Amino acid sequence: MRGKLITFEGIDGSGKSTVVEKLQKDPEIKAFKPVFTREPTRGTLTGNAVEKAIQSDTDQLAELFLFTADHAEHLAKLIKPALENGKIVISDRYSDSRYAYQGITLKTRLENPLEWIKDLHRGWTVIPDLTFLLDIRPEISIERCGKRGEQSKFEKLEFLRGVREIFLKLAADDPERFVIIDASCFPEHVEKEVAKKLLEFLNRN
Ligand SMILES: Nc1ncnc2c1ncn2[C@@H]1O[C@H](COP(=O)(O)OP(=O)(O)OP(=O)(O)O)[C@@H](O)[C@H]1O
Ligand SMILES: Cc1cn([C@H]2C[C@H](O)[C@@H](COP(=O)(O)O)O2)c(=O)[nH]c1=O
Repeated sequence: MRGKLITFEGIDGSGKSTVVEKLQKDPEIKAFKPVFTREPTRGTLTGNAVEKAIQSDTDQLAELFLFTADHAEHLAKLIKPALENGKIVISDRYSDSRYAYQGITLKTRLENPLEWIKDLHRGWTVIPDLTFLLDIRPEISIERCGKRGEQSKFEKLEFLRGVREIFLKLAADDPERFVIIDASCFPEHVEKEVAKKLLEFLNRN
């Protein structure tokens, strides 16, 4: 039987990595032996290229293709083989990040970037079975990022407002797949909520 693909999405600083780290230690989740992964991938040729691109003034269209190449590599080398082996795969960011972030970076370059980027993925990507959207106001997430001490070029208020809007639209268009989590709560609350919903999903599938 094919495995299940679960993804975490949200704007910078929404708390995805914090939650995913906690899930990795949760005994009830560990019992399902999930494979944890992320996009951009780490330590790969394509992931390294993306890392360099987002730390520099790379052309936005070139950046989209780099992220998409990394996704293709991620699918071929990890996601598809794991799913074919019946595994549960949990990815910190996935294609919805491309739809939301590049949907904004390319808004002055393409007429309808969201649909264009979705079309680019059609026919070869794997659609997640469940997606947690950690939803938060960018005012709060940017403050969190500041405390973390890193600053990515995407951590700008207006930009993240647009990204959040697209994430919420994607969730509204596909309510069966998306679970929206209020990520502005205390970490313990967010983790409890996610673990509860995730276990419900894993136990019924
Ligand atoms: N619920 C929370 N309340 C307050 N602070 C939080 C919460 N969750 C995470 N943080 C803190 O906010 C910062 C960003 O969290 P984290 O790195 O998990 O976000 P992220 O969504 O993975 O970010 P990015 O996508 O930019 O890598 C970290 O310093 C983390 O400790
Ligand atoms: C997958 C993906 C990511 N991004 C952006 C989102 C972040 O600002 C950075 C790196 O992600 P991280 O979780 O903070 O390490 O890249 C993007 O613009 N498009 C994508 O497809």
